[in-house]
Formats: sequence, C-alpha cells, structure tokens
Amino acid sequence: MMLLEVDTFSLSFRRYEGLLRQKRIFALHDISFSLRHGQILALVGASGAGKSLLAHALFGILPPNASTTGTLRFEGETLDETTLRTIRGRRIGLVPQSISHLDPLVRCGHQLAWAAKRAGTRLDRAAITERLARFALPAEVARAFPHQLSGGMARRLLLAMATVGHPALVVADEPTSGLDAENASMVMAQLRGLADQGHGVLLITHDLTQAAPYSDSVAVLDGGRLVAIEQSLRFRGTGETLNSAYARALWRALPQNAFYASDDCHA
Ligand SMILES: Nc1ncnc2c1ncn2[C@@H]1O[C@H](COP(=O)(O)OP(=O)(O)OP(=O)(O)O)[C@@H](O)[C@H]1O
Ligand code: NI
Repeated sequence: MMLLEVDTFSLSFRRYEGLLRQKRIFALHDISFSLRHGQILALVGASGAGKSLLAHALFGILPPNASTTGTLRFEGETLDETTLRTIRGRRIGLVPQSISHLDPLVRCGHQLAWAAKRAGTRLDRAAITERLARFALPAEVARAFPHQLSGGMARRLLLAMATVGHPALVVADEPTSGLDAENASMVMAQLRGLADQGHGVLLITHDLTQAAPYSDSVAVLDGGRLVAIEQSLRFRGTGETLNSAYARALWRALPQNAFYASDDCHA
C-alpha cells in the first residue's frame, strides 16, 4: 500500500480587497505525487515555493485563511481532522523548519519525554538515554536546556522527538538548515537510516545537491507547481538521463556543474 498520496492538491489564501471583495491567491497548484514505505522523496524548491505549506497541510496545521482542494491520503486513508487527531505525532512525525520549536525553558530530556507521551509511549531515564544515543547525542543532553546545544545537536534532538513514536512517515522541513557540512551529512544519514528501516521520509529542502545522494526521488516545486519528478540517481554527470528539461536546467545551473553549461556555446 502507498504510504502517502498527494492527489491533485491545491491551496489558496483568501485576501480581502476592501470590505466585501475577496481574492484568492494560489500557493499550491494541482500537486500530485506519492511516497512508499522505505523511501525518501525530496521536495526541492526555492524559498516561497510552497514546501512548508505542503508539510503543514499534511499535519492539518495551516493558517486559518488557507483553503484547499484535492486529497491527501496516508496509508489509503484521507487525512481529515478526525484521522489526523489519531495519527499526528504517532503515525506521522514532523521535524519543524525552525529549532525555535524547542521550548527554551524546558530541559531537552523532558521535551523528548513529552514527544513520547504525545505519541502514546512512556520513556524512562534509560530509554531517553538510549533514544538520544541513537541520534549521536550524549546522555548529558537530557539535563541540558536547548540553548546549550549546538545547531547540529538541536536538529538531531528535533529528529529524535519527531521519530520517538516510530511514525511510518517522517516529514523533515529543512532539517539541515544552518548546519555545517559534517552535521548536515550526519542528519541526512539519520534520515537515510530511518528510510532503510522502512519509514517513509518526505525531505523538504532547497538544496538539490545535498538531497539527491540520500533520496530515492526528487520532486521539484516552483511557484507552487510541481515541475518535475525524477529518480535521484539521474542527477549526475551532465544530467542527460533526466526526463524533464526543467530538472536538467536546474541541475546544470548548479555552481559545481557550471562546466557543463559551456556545452551550449559549441552549438
Ligand atoms: N498565512 C499566509 N497568508 C498568505 N500567504 C502565505 C501565508 N503563509 C504562507 N504564505 C505564502 O505562501 C508561499 C509559500 O510559503 P512556504 O512557507 O510554503 O514556502 P517555502 O517553500 O517553505 O519557503 P522557505 O524555503 O523559505 O521555507 C509564500 O509566498 C508565502 O508568502
Ligand atoms: Ni519553508
């Protein structure tokens, strides 16, 4: 069974012009894709493309002036308020885009225990240590406040929190933003590990170069439209095996691939 299906999904915002006139502004247009267990799908796009909105739609946490059409399905079930109430934080976990989602006044171990409670499980001290260790976090992190963690450690804590209930689907919104290369690779490897254990991962990122080696497929979002879906392994060399011209152009425009762009000059 398909883990996640996004089926002709559109999202618009109401904006009032004067007192009575309403205008709709579309932020996502007719998006369709699906994700299987054990796979990482990278949703790649520039800032403002609509990536976070799609993530928030999956969790039913959209702003009140947003309205949607189309269907989101999780393991065959439509994601409506009723379904979401039982699966949010349990069967689907969100790694939020900002580490400001950690409560600055609560010790990290407590926050992990809360996440576990929301997911319907209890963690004793030993289980907390074990969970932290799995994300390369030392036991002392349990007693620390969020501001005492490095950016990389905070990201890994958010990842530990999002996955504490063993959700089938993990949605990670820019999980490597603000991290140096070493910490970013560590987070990406953690996500790959989750997928290899059978979780599905929707990886939201603006960084195609970083996402491609770790993901199974890449969906490109541009201005709220899905402009390409490609197998990740096609993003290599000159990109000549890529199906869509858009993906090829995107790949060849990357600084490290600039060499290939000069091909055009020989025509
Ligand atoms: N409540 C809102 N009302 C109106 N427009 C909104 C609202 N929330 C978001 N938008 C608009 O929707 C678009 C998509 O926003 P979104 O946060 O999904 O982008 P993103 O791809 O996640 O970008 P980033 O990489 O910067 O996180 C943006 O143009 C944003 O201004
Ligand atoms: Ni975003």
